[in-house]
Amino acid sequence: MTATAVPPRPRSTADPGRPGLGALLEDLVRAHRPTRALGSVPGSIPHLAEVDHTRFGIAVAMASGEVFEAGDAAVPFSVQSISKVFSLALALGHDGGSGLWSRVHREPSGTAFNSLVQLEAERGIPRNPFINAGALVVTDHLIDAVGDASGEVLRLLAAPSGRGAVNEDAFAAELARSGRNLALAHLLADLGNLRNPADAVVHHYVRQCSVEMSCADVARAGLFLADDGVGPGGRVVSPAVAKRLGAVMLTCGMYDAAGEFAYRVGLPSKSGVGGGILAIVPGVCAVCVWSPRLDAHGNSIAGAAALAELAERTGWSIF
Ligand SMILES: NC(=O)CC[C@H](N)C(=O)O
Repeated sequence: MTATAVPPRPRSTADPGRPGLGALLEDLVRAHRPTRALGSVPGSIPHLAEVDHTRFGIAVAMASGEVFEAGDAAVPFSVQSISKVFSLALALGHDGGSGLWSRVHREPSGTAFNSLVQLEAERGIPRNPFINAGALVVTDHLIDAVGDASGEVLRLLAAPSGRGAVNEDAFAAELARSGRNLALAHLLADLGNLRNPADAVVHHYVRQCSVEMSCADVARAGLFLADDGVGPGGRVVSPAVAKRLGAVMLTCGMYDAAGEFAYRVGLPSKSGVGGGILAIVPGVCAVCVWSPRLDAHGNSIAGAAALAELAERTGWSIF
């Protein structure tokens, strides 16, 4: 019997190349930079209410090393929940997922990212690592593994660019209004799914959310997710972990709008209430878009629209 070679997994080979991609990003800035303050900004993070609603940046970090940028792609913004991908990558890197996945599920939540009700009903096992309850469990896990969990997340985010820092004022302001995240942490503890003190876990979690970086630097930092676990500075996670991170991003990365976003854009993505979205084109590139005004789910209105057009015009949807 002759062995039949397994055909390679088809990947998107679409790559508009230079100058095509640069011109396309400029088009997206012209088409999607907001002129009116539509939607909202989160009330619990005062710092985010001050950001100019006309901000719009987009950057694409190619696996080949090139980075394309347009609009406000060099302006630092608050990464917020985008940081959850990086803390999950670190936590999985430390135990391969065996211990962590018994403490948090991998299903879309279908409820608000900061819901307490679902956590109570499901006896302290959060639906996924990208809702706040799940991210608190990941942070708790990471504290056990490395101690300075938020410091490690910042190091991973900043590694490719050498840039990125906690905005200390924003951190202090959000920490002072963290009643809901503290409630989630105490409920987790009460239900036996927190090992460290609730306030220490919330401290590290809010600190990693308060990191500020530009679209170009977030795209560089996220490249390992698109390139089998290897980033600009070397291997971050195994190919198997990179694949799983992409799966969780696709199903759970856009809060309870993950289904709609997969339909419109078709890329594993993670958004943050700072208005950023990190999207992955497996084998090709990482994209980061930022515009601060949010829809009712907490996703950037202009960012999601721009990613939909980018996926349409490049053929980069994974489907
Ligand atoms: N979804 C988000 O980006 C939320 C992050 C924010 N720091 C919070 O905990 O509420």
